Amino acid sequence: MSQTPIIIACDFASRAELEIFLQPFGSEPLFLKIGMELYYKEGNSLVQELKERGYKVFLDLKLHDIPNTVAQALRSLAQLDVEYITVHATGGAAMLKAASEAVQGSKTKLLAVTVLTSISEESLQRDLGVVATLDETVMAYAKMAQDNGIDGVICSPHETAAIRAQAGTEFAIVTPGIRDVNDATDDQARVATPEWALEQGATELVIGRSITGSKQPLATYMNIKERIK
Ligand SMILES: O=c1ccn([C@@H]2O[C@H](COP(=O)(O)O)[C@@H](O)[C@H]2O)c(=O)[nH]1
Repeated sequence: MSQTPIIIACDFASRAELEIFLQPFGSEPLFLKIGMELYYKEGNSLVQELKERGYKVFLDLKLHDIPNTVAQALRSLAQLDVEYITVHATGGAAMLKAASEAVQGSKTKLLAVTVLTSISEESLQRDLGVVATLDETVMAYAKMAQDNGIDGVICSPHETAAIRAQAGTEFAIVTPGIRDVNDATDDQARVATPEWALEQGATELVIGRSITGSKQPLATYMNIKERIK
């Protein structure tokens, strides 16, 4: 099994589109992130099939509700036996604790989304009314997540070194917002290269459109994989 830290964000509209993307990769062992778009269309059967075919799966559903609702949803989702599921840290301490208790006994690890990588500090403060800085906010959410039994966080590479120093080596830090220098940033506000994210202490890198939107997805994936190994 490959040890690459790359997780491919499979933001496709359907199973058919995903299959077209996967075809050139052959038997390459991949870690696939299935998000809302594909999960809402294809459901559990797609996740189960991908697992049966040997892919590692990260189910990025970003659960955010009252503690009981999130816990019940996770009791159901944990039966899928995926590697990671996401919850929003802004659900609060009680929700995070209920979530971590709900997956006890399964192999699934929970990641708390801190501040979405599409949000800038200006937007956080102006639009969401947060008084603290973006770094302070992400650090506080990461600590709340860890204190309540969550296995790791989603943050940008820019907050990663500080979280690594605060949370220690066992805490997972998974970073989207990964772009090569010449890539379009699209809707992401806080981006960095794969190399820099890993230098900061990221455990895994979520890479979507830089690979899935590439003219040669396999070549792009292999290029990044070689560069960071
Ligand atoms: O803060 C977050 C949390 C999750 N994501 C997800 O990661 C990928 C990124 O895709 P790109 O195409 O590489 O921008 C996408 O599936 C998001 O839902 C995130 O970007 N930021």
